[in-house]
Formats: sequence, C-alpha cells, structure tokens
Amino acid sequence: MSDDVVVSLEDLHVHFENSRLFGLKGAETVRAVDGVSLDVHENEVVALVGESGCGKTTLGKAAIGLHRPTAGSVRYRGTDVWEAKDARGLLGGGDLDHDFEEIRRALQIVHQDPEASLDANSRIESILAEPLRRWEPEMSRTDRREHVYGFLEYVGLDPAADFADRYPHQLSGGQQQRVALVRALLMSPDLILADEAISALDVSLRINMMDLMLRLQEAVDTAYLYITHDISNARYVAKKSGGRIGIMYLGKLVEIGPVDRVIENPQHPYTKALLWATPDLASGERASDAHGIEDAPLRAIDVPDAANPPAGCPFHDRCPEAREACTDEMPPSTSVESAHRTRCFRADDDHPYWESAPLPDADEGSAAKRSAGD
Ligand SMILES: Nc1ncnc2c1ncn2[C@@H]1O[C@H](COP(=O)(O)OP(=O)(O)OP(=O)(O)O)[C@@H](O)[C@H]1O
Repeated sequence: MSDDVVVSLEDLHVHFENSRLFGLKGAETVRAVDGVSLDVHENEVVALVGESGCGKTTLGKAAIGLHRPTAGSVRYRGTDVWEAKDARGLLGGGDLDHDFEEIRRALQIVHQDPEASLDANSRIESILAEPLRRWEPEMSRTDRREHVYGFLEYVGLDPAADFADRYPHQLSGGQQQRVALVRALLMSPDLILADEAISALDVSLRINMMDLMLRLQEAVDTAYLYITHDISNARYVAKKSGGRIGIMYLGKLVEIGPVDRVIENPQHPYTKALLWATPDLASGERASDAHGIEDAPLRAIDVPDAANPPAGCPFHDRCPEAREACTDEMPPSTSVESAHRTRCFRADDDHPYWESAPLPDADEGSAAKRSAGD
C-alpha cells in the first residue's frame, strides 16, 4: 500500500433532517455517517460492508465530494474538498493546492444501476467522448475515438466500432456497467467509488466484473472505495487486490483492516455475525464453521431505527457480548494489530468493560468464559 493518501476522512459526520409524518410531527435526525475516520491510499482497494441503511453510500458519496459533511472533513491529497468547492470562482482559487475541478475529475463514481447513469439518447461513443472533450480539449477527434475504442476493446466490448455505435438500451446490464466503468476511467481518476457496482448483474457475471475492475485498477493506477452489502464480494475484491475491508454499522466504521486479518481474526461481534451469516464465495461453506459458532451470534435480529439508535455502542442491543459499559459511550478506535482496528471495548484488555455486568439477556456463557480466562 502506498504511503500517499488520496482521500482522508476525519471524524466525518453526515446527518439528514427528515420530516416525520409529512411534517406534522417535526423532524428527526438520521445520523447516516457518525464519526468516521478513514484514509484511502493511492492504488488501494477499500471494501466497505454493512447492512442496508448503515450509511455506506452516504459515506462513499461524502468521500468523493457529493455530500457535504455535517461535521468533520474530507480531504483530497491534503486539500479540504468543500473549501475547494466554496472557493470556486475566487481569485487564485483560495490558494489551495488542488482546485475543485481537479478534485471532481480525480474522484469518480460507478453506480449500481448503469442504465440510469448513461444518457439514453446518446450513442456509447458520444457518452464516452464527452468527458474527454471536457477534460482533454486539446485531443483531436481521431485520438479521442482511438482512446474510446481502445478502452472498449480492453473491457471486452469488441468490435469497438459496433458497440460505440449503439445506444445504452442496446447493451446488456453487464455491458452497460463496463461502459460506465470506462467512462469513469477515462478521467484518469485517483479514486473510484464503486457503489454496489455488481449487485444488479446476474450472479454468473459478478466475478468477471470484479476481476475486470481489478485489472483496470492496476492498468490505470486508481484506488477503489468498493461498497457492498455482501461480505463475500468485499472479501473477494480486497483479497485479490491486497486491500482492506471496513465494516459499517449504523453510521460507524466498527472494524477495518487487511482482509485476511478481518476475515480470519474478526474482532467486532458485528463482524463475527456478518461472517456467520455469509456463505463462502468460493466453497459455499459457512464462515461460521471456521469460527465454530453454532447459533446466530446476535441477541436481536432487527436493525434499530437509524433515527433513534441505541445510546453508547449502537450494536449493544444486538450484541451477544454486550455489558453495561457498552450502553454508556461509543468505544474508541483501538488497534488490534498494526492496520487492524476495531471500535469495541473487548479489544482493550484493561477496559472497565471487563468488570461491568453483562446485559440481562446477553450471552452469559461467553461472558463467563472470558471472566474465567481473566
Ligand atoms: N438524502 C437523504 N435524506 C434523508 N435520509 C437519507 C438520505 N440518504 C440516506 N438517508 C438515510 O441515511 C441512512 C443511510 O443511508 P445509506 O443509503 O447511506 O445506507 P446504505 O448502507 O448505503 O444502504 P443501502 O445499501 O440500502 O443503499 C438511511 O437511514 C437512509 O434512509
């Protein structure tokens, strides 16, 4: 992993004010992202996983400058993205190292639904030439076409001239997604937010698409923030690229680290629950077998309301290891081993957590086991 950080999130919060009952009962605040710090390095793949509504998309969009933080910061190579945006048009661009146009070009997105993201009324060649016209105005028409055709062939849309001449609806979902990927790559981005980029594709095409994304990543030197609700996919892309996996729960990044460490030595009880629930992508085995977990390691199945999360650690009401201490405050980010970090008191052997009482219906067996170990 390069030491150069492309995007840095520091104590990032993105909150939404939603009106309740059509405005009749005031507003509620959804803490979609609630205090996340994360650095994404050059050429790195960071796969973010979590249940629906945990804030993955909001975090990803904030990381590429599409959501303004409620608090905290998003920096591109050291420049505050929103300072750069607000400085647009100012004389000297606010004296920032990177202006907003440069940042916008450097941070790209590939959406879940490629058809919706491609202009239905334009041919593929025109869709792909447009960013080049904008960002490489010096490029001749012939060079632009050569560039576009080269990329189309590289992603398997061959003969390129044939695909270039089609409209998006004349392509399959997998072909559309490859066009969307090419469009992002033509900007020579530093980071691509791939938001559930394969989940709309047939299962049989998903591995091909993940492999293609990784091949392109190496070819054009970009980093990926890869968002998925499926830990098997996250593991696949992170493992193949030597990247990291981050686990989100109700707006918090509860665990992050190199893929093997997170998968083979999960620290957060929520990560263990996700692994338990997920059949292995390659072998079809449940990870639970590897961890020897017999029953679902959860006290409650339902995810709490994002507008009204439990106090303290938001996972405590589902966590089989929860104790009184977990109801008071959110655990800090604690290092388990070099780059592997978790936000759980259990990572700190000296934390008062170990002396506090297990919650009434928590898994007393595992709590007692730990006490005996002490
Ligand atoms: N523009 C918005 N206005 C109000 N609330 C929003 C907005 N966008 C997201 N939310 C809320 O913020 C929370 C996080 O949503 P987000 O889409 O980031 O989660 P996610 O993990 O990406 O979920 P999914 O996998 O279902 O897309 C959810 O409770 C969602 O309803």
